[in-house]
Amino acid sequence: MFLSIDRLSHTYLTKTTAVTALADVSLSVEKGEFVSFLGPSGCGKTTLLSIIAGLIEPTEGTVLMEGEPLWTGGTDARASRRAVGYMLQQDYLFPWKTIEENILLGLNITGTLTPETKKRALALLAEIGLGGVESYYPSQLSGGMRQRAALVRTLATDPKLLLLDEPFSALDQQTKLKLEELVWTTLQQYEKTAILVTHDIEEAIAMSDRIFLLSPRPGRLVRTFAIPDELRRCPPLAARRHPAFSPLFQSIWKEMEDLEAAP
Ligand SMILES: Nc1ncnc2c1ncn2[C@@H]1O[C@H](COP(=O)(O)OP(=O)(O)OP(=O)(O)O)[C@@H](O)[C@H]1O
Repeated sequence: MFLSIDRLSHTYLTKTTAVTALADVSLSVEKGEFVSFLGPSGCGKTTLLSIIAGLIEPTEGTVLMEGEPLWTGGTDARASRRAVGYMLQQDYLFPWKTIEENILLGLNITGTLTPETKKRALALLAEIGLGGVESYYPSQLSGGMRQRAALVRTLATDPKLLLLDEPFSALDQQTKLKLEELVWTTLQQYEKTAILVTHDIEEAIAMSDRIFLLSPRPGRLVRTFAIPDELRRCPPLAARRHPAFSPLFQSIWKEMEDLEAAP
């Protein structure tokens, strides 16, 4: 098992309040799988991702990555931070750096910039249709192009796990669909394990092998949906047109409505 999460809970403590963001979440992700955390705003999706990324130490529970505990009694989780690549809603490209400098940033920071890794990153940039923009600055690119550059920066360090925190939500519909297709195809090609955080049911179905549905705060795992093989094998655009898509959408929609209506 690539990632095992067991009885994870997290409470944020401030001077005056205690906010329980996650309660008793257990799940696992296999190597090469693409899973989504789906749930309404505030259900703890980002908290869960931040724990997996080694950025927040959970109040309770364990997370094992390839059998190694991420958090053990106060030790930090540097190993996980090295193994994980993040792609967020905002591209966080540095505006004063060129696209080439931006995509090589992770390699520079981790001390893994070599002629080979640089060549690989530039080849990936060309592969996703951005060959020729190496010397441009982010402000000279469209939002979709910037997110594609962010994807290359994320993949350049060859992370074991990709954490995608609503990376498509700030884009217009057409750009979003194209980028979903590109991310899905690229991750398949490189056989990457990925976790997507989203509140978009269609996106979760189109991209994932499995969907973990979380309840409103505190986030609990209420249901796991395994995407049927015939949908799972389709790239996102084809999956959206598949006859099995709509019935699955309806049943997840219903489940989310029931959750939100629950007292
Ligand atoms: N640093 C913090 N201190 C206190 N409470 C926090 C902190 N970060 C998050 N929370 C609270 O924990 C809960 C879960 O937040 P989280 O950002 O993980 O949810 P989410 O599902 O990702 O939400 P969204 O979809 O809106 O981004 C929310 O009620 C939020 O207000």
